[in-house]
Amino acid sequence: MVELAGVAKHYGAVRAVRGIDLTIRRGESIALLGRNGAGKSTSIGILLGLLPPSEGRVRLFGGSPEAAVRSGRLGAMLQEGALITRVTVRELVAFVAGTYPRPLPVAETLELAGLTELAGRRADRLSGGQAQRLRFALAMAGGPELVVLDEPTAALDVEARREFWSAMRSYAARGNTVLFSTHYLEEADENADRIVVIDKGRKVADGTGEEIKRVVGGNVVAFDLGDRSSEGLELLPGVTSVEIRRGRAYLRSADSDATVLALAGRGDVRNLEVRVSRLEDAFVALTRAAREDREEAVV
Ligand SMILES: Nc1ncnc2c1ncn2[C@@H]1O[C@H](COP(=O)(O)OP(=O)(O)OP(=O)(O)O)[C@@H](O)[C@H]1O
Repeated sequence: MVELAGVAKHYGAVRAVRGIDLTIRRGESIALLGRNGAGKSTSIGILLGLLPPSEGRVRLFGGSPEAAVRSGRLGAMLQEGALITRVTVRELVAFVAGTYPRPLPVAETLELAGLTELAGRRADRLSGGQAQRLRFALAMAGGPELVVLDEPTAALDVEARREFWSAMRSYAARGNTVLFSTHYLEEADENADRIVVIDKGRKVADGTGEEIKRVVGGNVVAFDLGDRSSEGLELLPGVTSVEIRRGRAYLRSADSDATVLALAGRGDVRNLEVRVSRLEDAFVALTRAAREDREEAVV
């Protein structure tokens, strides 16, 4: 459905995207995860045909992004984009739907976006979360098979985000394909089948949330070090890395039982805590690896 091959984008000396390969199959929900400035919006702009790549090739449905937009097979929701005022939600959705060759029925679009109750409301009298669902409805109005969303939930509160993702999942559940960017790790984990982590314009991981967590591997064993020395911690059984922050030691361990027993032997058990790796741990480790310009860790 989507194929980016060796895509790069340079703005003068700024290398916003440095050679990204990405294939998306029909029915997948994919999160593009990265910190501010990682290159997510630039990659999305290239994918949508809004920005010409400096290098590489983009194919959507086997053709150009422009052809995909014209056919209505591709819908998009970008970060900026004001809503037309003085019209109702239903009128706006109907107007946009009318510009496509094979639109979704308006009532169906409103239902998918959770806007049925608000159909008669003026578009400029919606809350931030409702307005964002309307933008999503406009992206779906043409009956696209693929929807691309650039940070769709930035600036929404928890409840509005939950409602937004529920609308997105109804759309995906019909066998449609979704690509969204976010810097919320939990959102990526909860709403995507596959997560592509981008850092400094490069893809540093590509896999399910579980696979990405596994890259980092093992559990974290943490305890208060106080003024005791951290010497030798890296040599304890199972330990693969040691980090000390504000008097607390964080040991990544491939065998946390063995690590805890060894720590008990040293008397290092103050406020001991063992926790499984979270996506956040993987994300920090992956982007740190990219920052240190180590080899790409592609899952
Ligand atoms: N038009 C431009 N001219 C020069 N540099 C740009 C331009 N657009 C983006 N950049 C730079 O390219 C890099 C990637 O930006 P991009 O907007 O793609 O990141 P992002 O991952 O979407 O970030 P955010 O999460 O903050 O939206 C950044 O360093 C940014 O400053």
